[in-house]
Amino acid sequence: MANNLLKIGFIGGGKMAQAMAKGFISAGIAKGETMISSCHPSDLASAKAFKELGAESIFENVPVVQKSEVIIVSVKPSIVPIALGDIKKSLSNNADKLFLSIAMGVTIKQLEQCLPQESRVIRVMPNTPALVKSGASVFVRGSKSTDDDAKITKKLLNSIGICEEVTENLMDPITALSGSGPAYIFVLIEALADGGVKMGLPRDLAYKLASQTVLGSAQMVRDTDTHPGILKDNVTSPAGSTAAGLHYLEDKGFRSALIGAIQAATERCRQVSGS
Ligand SMILES: NC(=O)C1=CN([C@@H]2O[C@H](COP(=O)(O)OP(=O)(O)OC[C@H]3O[C@@H](n4cnc5c(N)ncnc54)[C@H](O)[C@@H]3O)[C@@H](O)[C@H]2O)C=CC1
Ligand SMILES: O=C(O)[C@@H]1CCC=N1
Repeated sequence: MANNLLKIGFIGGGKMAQAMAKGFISAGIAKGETMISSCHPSDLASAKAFKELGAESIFENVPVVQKSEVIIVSVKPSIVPIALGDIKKSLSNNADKLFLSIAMGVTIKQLEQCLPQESRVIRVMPNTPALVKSGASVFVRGSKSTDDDAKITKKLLNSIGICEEVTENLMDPITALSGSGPAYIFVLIEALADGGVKMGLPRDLAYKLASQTVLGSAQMVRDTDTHPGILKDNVTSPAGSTAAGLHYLEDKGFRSALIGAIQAATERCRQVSGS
């Protein structure tokens, strides 16, 4: 083990865990050999993915906790009580461990109930662009977590993108916006490219232009401190092509569809958390 690096364990080695693990490696905050993951015995693909990173990959949860300082709970929400139940049964004292849960809709209270008393828990919502160190993450402190735990969490999450501390009542709309958001944007990129192809562009060029346009526009909103409406106006010439395109989008309810998506996804998170 590279002993100056935190030992990070993943309970659940699926898509989000792999994105974070790869992001940590590329940020230099972890190495393959400083990480370990568990997954379901049927999930050979996840096991292989972690092994390819140089990490240990096993089918039991308890050794992941025993061998790690920070444990990232990255199973589906319905599996959280089962996976943490394994730990509660076998390990009565976890006081030296920090648990970060990324599970959608699983509250701090539910997490703390699933783990031995005194467990230090932080609830996190990351997103898959963590893979390329452009993630957007938030976190909420649990009742036993310390200032140092918050510092460690910030360090980990800032290494793979941006990170904000928030209050738990914001977690569901955040999950809907930034947690699920990459999926909406991938659909947007796919659809922009499909439109380009329909109008005669080669497929490769259409994807290249669509993805760079989304990336550049996002960077302008983030870096110029200019309202997106003004940036939109700057693209839109009187009687020009953009005005024609925007009219079509408004007519089809583009804004309303996005607002509705955030509402629907928030409501789904609330259903899962039972609130
Ligand atoms: N995929 C995403 O973009 C995001 C996912 N999340 C959250 O991350 C969590 C995982 O999501 P994904 O990675 O997408 O799912 P996934 O299905 O890719 O991964 C789930 C992993 O859990 C493992 N697993 C199943 N049963 C297990 C058990 N009993 N013990 C240990 N491991 C077990 C599976 O083998 C798999 O490796 C979910 O709670 C989700 O809400 C949060 C933010 C974004
Ligand atoms: O779809 C889901 O349930 C998870 C939560 C955020 C992104 N994926």
